[in-house]
Amino acid sequence: MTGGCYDERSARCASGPAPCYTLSMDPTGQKYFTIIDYVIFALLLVASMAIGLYYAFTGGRQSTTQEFMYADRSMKCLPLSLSLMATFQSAVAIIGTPAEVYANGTQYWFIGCCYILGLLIPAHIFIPMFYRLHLTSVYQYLELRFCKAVRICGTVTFIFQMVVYMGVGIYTPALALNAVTGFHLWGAVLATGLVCTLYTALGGLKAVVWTDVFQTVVMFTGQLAVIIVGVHQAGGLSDAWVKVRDGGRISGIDLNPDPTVRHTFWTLGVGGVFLMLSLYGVNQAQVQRYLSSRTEKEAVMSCYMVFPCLQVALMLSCLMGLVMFMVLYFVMDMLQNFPGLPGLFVACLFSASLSTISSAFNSLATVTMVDLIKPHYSMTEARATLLSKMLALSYGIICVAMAYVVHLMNSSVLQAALSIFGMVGGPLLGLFCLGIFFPCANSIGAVAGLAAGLVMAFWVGIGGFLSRMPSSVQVLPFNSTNTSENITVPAVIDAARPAGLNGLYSLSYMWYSALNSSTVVLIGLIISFMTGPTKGDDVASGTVYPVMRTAQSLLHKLVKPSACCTSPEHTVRWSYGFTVKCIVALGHFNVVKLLLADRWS
Ligand SMILES: CC(C)(CO)[C@@H](O)C(=O)NCCC(=O)O
Ligand code: NA
Repeated sequence: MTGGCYDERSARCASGPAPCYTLSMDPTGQKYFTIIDYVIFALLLVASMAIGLYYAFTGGRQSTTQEFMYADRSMKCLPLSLSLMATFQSAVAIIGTPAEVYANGTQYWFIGCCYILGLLIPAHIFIPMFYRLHLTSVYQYLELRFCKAVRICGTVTFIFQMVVYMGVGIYTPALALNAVTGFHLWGAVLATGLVCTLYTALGGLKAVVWTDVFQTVVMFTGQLAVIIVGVHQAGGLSDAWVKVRDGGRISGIDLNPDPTVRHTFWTLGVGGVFLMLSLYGVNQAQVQRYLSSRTEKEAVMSCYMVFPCLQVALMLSCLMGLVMFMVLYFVMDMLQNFPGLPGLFVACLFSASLSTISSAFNSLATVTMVDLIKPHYSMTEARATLLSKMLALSYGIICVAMAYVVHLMNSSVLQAALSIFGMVGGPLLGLFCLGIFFPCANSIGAVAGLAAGLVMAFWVGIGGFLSRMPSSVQVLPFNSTNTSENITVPAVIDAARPAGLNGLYSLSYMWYSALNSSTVVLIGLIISFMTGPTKGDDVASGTVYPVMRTAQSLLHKLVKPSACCTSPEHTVRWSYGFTVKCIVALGHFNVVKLLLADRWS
């Protein structure tokens, strides 16, 4: 079922506006899973649980909130960077990215370009500011800069975002397991929800980070195994290359400035920066990791090291899209002659998702405690820690409930997850940017701006969703527990040039974060000026970023290069400079690679 389908696929793609087409399959499942596969899968759950128990009974035994939420602020940069990457890399990306690349070619790979600014800006603006303010949660910043009400609005928005996202994260691998083994869907959701809740509630952030490290290894191993076997089945590297090239899967850089085209260099590389900022700059799950590191420098370094990790993750999922036909079933068909490999791949999917929902549980428990409960009720440390653990458990239950809501929805999981980030994370990013870059913004402006951003997000997001309804695009058969359903593969979305409101509705979902965060800043500033802008001296120190001063000193440094010296500051600056150069070089590599691919095809 390989070669012929490639041709069919590309023929359909080339024919332009086409609704999705279906392929009938016989995924009775059971044939894929042997006893070894079940053992591998069970080992993943047992090992994750064991790591949780280890941190429950060592160190401070999770008896303080400092340890439970911030790992005693003792983390080193390597585990942190793997954990930072794992947080927003779930089974959604593992299945969704290859499906996207398979269906629409490697254009999506250009999202790798947005990782450069998307990580440099957090590393040099957000992390130093948050770290020096000794925050207990990132939303405490909003109270320092504005007032308590803004903090609560921010917290509630974050809770909403993560709860919806968790549902997608837990549902995806369970449905995959159900599809390939016939394993009960809700049994899988409950089992993973339970294991994850337990190790998160017992082991705190240390367990979450170290399980993330372990799960990342399983995730990469599973993907690599699939790619190696896939290339082998295709007859080796050069045959595989010819197949994907002739199948039209290799896309050159698309510089079309039209913001309604789903994936171009601009939507992915520039729109994606705002997505990255909302995730890696101001999302509590990530800021919690920066704050848990031993030193500020180590926090910055961990952010830098996310860059190569994310590039590897992106490369693996894109390569997987190139070597496979219909992600899930193809993988299983391909691997069934290798006992243990289907199990490893399913373990890979669950690893990806466990590392995501554990981060969600822990960050949700943290903000509920630190931002919503602690400021209003005084309690002993022991009580606060117990309550935090109970909160982690409660979010576990909510997560399973959300999985059911996702079960009722019916859309591409990757696009759904990235849209949630843009629609809810975008306004949050705008709120933080308003506070950090605009000293004149006041609290009324902040609340009004956030509200306007959310209204804009849901207006455009839901409008876009509804206007695309007729040619509904679906990436995986994720609408039913019935595994003998037909499988739909996404077709290129294309329509006549939309006008008026429809133009707004057809905005690429990759721009959601940029649009919604800009709306917050714009409306926030207008309302601030109408209600009396904050005066420079009234802003709490350390809560605004001195844009002008930094630009001036940067310019100064460029004009007058410093004489060679070997002070510690110099060494630090030099190593930062070197890392920046490496990152930029890797970014260029990303572009060059695909430019060349264009030339060859
Ligand atoms: C969010 C990025 C772009 C970067 O972390 C990527 O990991 C991704 O596409 N995530 C999709 C959502 C998910 O995997 O749950
Ligand atoms: Na993950």
